[in-house]
Amino acid sequence: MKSKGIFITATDTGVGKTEVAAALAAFIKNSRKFENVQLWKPVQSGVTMGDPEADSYRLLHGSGLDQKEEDIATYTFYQPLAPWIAAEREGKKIDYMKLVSEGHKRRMNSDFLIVEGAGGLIVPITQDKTIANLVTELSLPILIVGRAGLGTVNHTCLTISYARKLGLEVKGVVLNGYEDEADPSIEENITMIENFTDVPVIGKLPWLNVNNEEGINWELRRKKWIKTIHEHLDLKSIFE
Ligand SMILES: Nc1ncnc2c1ncn2[C@@H]1O[C@H](COP(=O)(O)OP(=O)(O)OP(=O)(O)O)[C@@H](O)[C@H]1O
Ligand SMILES: C[C@H](N)[C@@H](CCCCCC(=O)O)NC(=O)O
Ligand SMILES: [Mg+2]
Repeated sequence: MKSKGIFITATDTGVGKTEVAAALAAFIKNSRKFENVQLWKPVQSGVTMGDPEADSYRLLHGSGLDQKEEDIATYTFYQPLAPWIAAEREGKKIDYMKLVSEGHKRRMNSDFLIVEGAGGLIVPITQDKTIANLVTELSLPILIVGRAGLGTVNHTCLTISYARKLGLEVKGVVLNGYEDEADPSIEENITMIENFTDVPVIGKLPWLNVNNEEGINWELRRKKWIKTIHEHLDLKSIFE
């Protein structure tokens, strides 16, 4: 039987998918809701494997899951470009169908699979396939990470509109990274997004001061994220 799971996409690159994916995995592991939680980043670019900046590294340590970093990311390309072009520039091609069958296999071999895209939905994996196409093939519902502040209404509504055009199931939106608890614009953004899309904003996440100069204390970081997820996100719909 296929596992439950979620595909984490965003309104842009650098919005917080890796933070949210790792934190969600840590939260689920901690809650023991599902026995075998797994993370997958089909393609990462702009990094090398083992680089502390790499999504594969941050997903591994941010979640505390019992996976190998090499198992978390299938393709890794050095140039900070969309996967299709990052691969081309290394003289390589991404085997899209390999990703599709790997995704199905990963769903069979886990109880809850969290997949992180690269950038947003219309980011090319090959000349004719995008992240959105991969989501469709895997039949996973999506969670959209958007920025918390000004500009997010347009980006989030456009992403939802495209997802719906493709028939994707949109479970919710997370608005990430607000700095001022009292900033009224965040609540107004939630009202506007829900009004125009009928997709629930399942929560907003503060900017956490979790990186320091002496290096990251991953255990402490995970604890902080688990508490933050518990306090700020309503995850019911994600687990249904
Ligand atoms: N709520 C937060 N608190 C503190 N730091 C955050 C938060 N959200 C994101 N960041 C930081 O912002 C940067 C960008 O976030 P992240 O790497 O998660 O984005 P992304 O959507 O995964 O990008 P990509 O498209 O490259 O995968 C990272 O340095 C991350 O640690
Ligand atoms: C290099 C980035 N960090 C990201 C790829 C982002 C591509 C964005 C393309 C675009 O929308 O213009 N790679 C990744 O998530 O692994
Ligand atoms: Mg990322």
